Amino acid sequence: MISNEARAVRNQLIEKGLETPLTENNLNNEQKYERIKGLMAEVLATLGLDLNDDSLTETPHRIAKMYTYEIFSGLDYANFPAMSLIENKMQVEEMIKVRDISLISSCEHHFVTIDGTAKVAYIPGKKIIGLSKINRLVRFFSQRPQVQERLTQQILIALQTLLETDNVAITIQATHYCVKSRGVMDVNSSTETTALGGIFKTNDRTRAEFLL
Ligand SMILES: Nc1nc2c(ncn2[C@@H]2O[C@H](COP(=O)(O)OP(=O)(O)OP(=O)(O)O)[C@@H](O)[C@H]2O)c(=O)[nH]1
Ligand SMILES: [Zn+2]
Repeated sequence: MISNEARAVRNQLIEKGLETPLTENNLNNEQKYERIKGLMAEVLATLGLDLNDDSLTETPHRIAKMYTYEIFSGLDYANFPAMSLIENKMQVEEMIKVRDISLISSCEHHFVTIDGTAKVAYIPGKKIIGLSKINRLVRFFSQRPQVQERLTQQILIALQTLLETDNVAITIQATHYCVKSRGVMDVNSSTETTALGGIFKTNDRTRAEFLL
């Protein structure tokens, strides 16, 4: 079951060309799990690993479970978090900012970890969102194969849709293990991406207050 909120967010992402590239393969989760398990057993065997070893024998199962139900669970809108949105009866007109939201995702180019934090702010119009729901939303879109730029935009569009205001901003600072543990092997660099909507884009003071 996909909630109305999840459907609205998905439609907006598709409309704006920001949905993760997906193709419908008509496999349910159980079928995905079974296929990945079989394919991962082949990968391990191809690497020359002994699948009869008691430490390795369950690895194809573990990876299939992890991909289907854990680190890529955000591909399935049935897992979109329930949102608690309330009316802005308290007439908040100033910025609400949540800092240091933990963010763990996976790089879609190499399938290794992206490890960082997000900062999210909005200026309420008619609606206020339960604070933990912002963290949950960040987590939902992180649990996909990602590039950091798209992840940042997806969170922006999702919050704009749910809060019914353009006045949302997000910044993500993250370390990419595809840069750290392989390839160029730079252990120190991190990447910062920002997506600004509404007044955060047009008003220098608002932008500066957010980036503080
Ligand atoms: N823009 C962007 N690039 C990313 C992200 N995650 C990984 N990359 C980069 O994607 C690029 C893929 O480059 P390729 O040349 O196709 O792959 P590669 O040969 O493995 O590249 P190296 O990492 O340089 O060894 C690399 O430069 C990665 O650092 C991301 O979130 N955003
Ligand atoms: Zn990568």
